[in-house]
This record gives sequence, structure tokens and C-alpha cells, in this order.
Amino acid sequence: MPPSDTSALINFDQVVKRFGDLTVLDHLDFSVSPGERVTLIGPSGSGKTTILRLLMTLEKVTDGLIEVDGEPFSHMSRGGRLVPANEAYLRPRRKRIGMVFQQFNLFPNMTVRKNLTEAPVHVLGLSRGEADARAEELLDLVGLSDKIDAHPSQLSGGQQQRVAIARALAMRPEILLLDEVTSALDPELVAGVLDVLRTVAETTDITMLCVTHEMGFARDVSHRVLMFDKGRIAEEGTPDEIFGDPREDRTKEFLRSVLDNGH
Ligand SMILES: Nc1ncnc2c1ncn2[C@@H]1O[C@H](COP(=O)(O)OP(=O)(O)OP(=O)(O)O)[C@@H](O)[C@H]1O
Repeated sequence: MPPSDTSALINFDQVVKRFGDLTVLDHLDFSVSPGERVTLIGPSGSGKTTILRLLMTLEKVTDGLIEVDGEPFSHMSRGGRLVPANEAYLRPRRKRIGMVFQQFNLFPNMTVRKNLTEAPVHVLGLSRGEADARAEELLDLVGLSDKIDAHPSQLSGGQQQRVAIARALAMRPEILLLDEVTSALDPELVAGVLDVLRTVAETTDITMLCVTHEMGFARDVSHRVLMFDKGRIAEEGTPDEIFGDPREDRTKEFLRSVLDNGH
């Protein structure tokens, strides 16, 4: 096994994920540096969402190892051996990672304020005052200060997604995972959400791993783009390299298909 990259915040080392007979990730190696913003692109079914779900511990690796900050994440050490991580091991480590999903998943019966403050109070142990101040600051960042007492049903999809971004940031994660966060939105609401994410990228040093079909956005915010195909990285490079001068036919074909769909 090659030595892991000790400066990496996230390291995938020969990660395999299978669902039954289907191999979704096939001995995948990649790492992400602290503060780096990486976009994952590739055809449907190539394993991009599975990578994010593994980091959210919504799935377990079949084989290989995921490390976060030089420490096993998918596994833990037991009697000098690495064994699959259990819930007690994962609970404190999971807090370092926030995720925004395609569906906004806000708590429908809570106000925006409550959506943003419940987990910081109950999981991080912040006082109500601290959590409120943080919520107000984040709503300002996403341009929704006037909606603090609204319920999700009173907001547009784009506004709900901006609250979902603020809610993820309220937990002060070091890593933010974004899974096609604009795919469920009406076209006229997409730009507002992407603008908020551009601001987050510009004003924080949060590490971002982003699955998106919004190639303009990927080009603007990413430091590096990974093109996936069949559970492996087919090509990687800077946005200029991948979008401006892709080497692999698979990448060219994929980018053509996405552009044909208007992204
Ligand atoms: N829980 C599961 N059980 C069985 N198969 C699954 C499960 N989750 C994902 N898969 C399969 O794994 C493959 C990879 O899925 P994944 O969602 O990671 O792909 P993706 O690259 O994100 O695709 P998309 O762009 O369509 O979201 C797909 O074939 C999917 O059907």
C-alpha cells in the first residue's frame, strides 16, 4: 500500500464500494488538501454521490481506507489492527463534515431560526445566544435575514436551499460536501444559490467537495476537477485544463453532453 499523503485533509486509499455485484468505486485513490475546492464530474452512475455518502458515513466502504486529517475515518484502531469504525468513534468525527443535498431537507415544522440553531445547541453545545448570533450572521451571508422567523413552506426552493447551506455552515464544518445542490431548482432560482456558494468559497477557507453539472460554477470556484468514469478517475486537472483542453475522449464526450443540456 502506498504511504498516505500526510498533508491531505481527505485521503481515499484504494477505496472499493460495491452494492451486491455492482462495483461503484474501484480501488479509488485521491486526496484533498485543506482549503482545497474540488469538483467531481462524470456521467450518471460513475460513483460521485457515493463518495460524498461515504464521507457522511451514510455508506460504509467495502474495502480500502478513508482518512480525514491523517486519522482513519472509515476505520478505527483496535488492538493494533484497523477495523470498521463504529458509531461511537464516528459521532465526534462526523461533525467536521457538513453536507447540502439536492433536496433541501429542512425541518418543515421549524422556523428558519430553529433549523439553524437546533444542532449547534444540542450537538455542539453552543448557548442559545451564541447559536442565534451565528444564525443571524449566516442568514446575512445567504441574503435571507428577513426570513429568520419564516417556515420552510413560506420560502421558494432557492431560498430553502440557501437556508440549507446556512444550516450546514452553522455547524462550523471544516469540510462542506455539495451534492448537485441546484438540480431540483427551477432554472431562475439556480443563479442565486450559486452566488451564495461563490461567496462562501471566496470568504471562507472551508474545504469543498462538490458534485455538480453547473460547469460555469465549477470553473469559477474549483481549484481542481476530477472526471469520474465507472468508479475511477478518468482525468483530473485544473478547471482550465479540464474544461478548456480535456485530454480524454470520455471527458470530451461528457462535457459535450452536459453543454447540450444547457449547463
Ligand atoms: N444503496 C444503493 N444500493 C444499490 N445501488 C446503489 C446504491 N446507491 C447507489 N447505487 C448505484 O451505484 C451507482 C453509482 O451511484 P452514484 O449515485 O454514486 O452515481 P453518481 O455518479 O453520483 O450519479 P448521478 O450523477 O446520477 O447522481 C449507480 O449505479 C447507483 O444505482
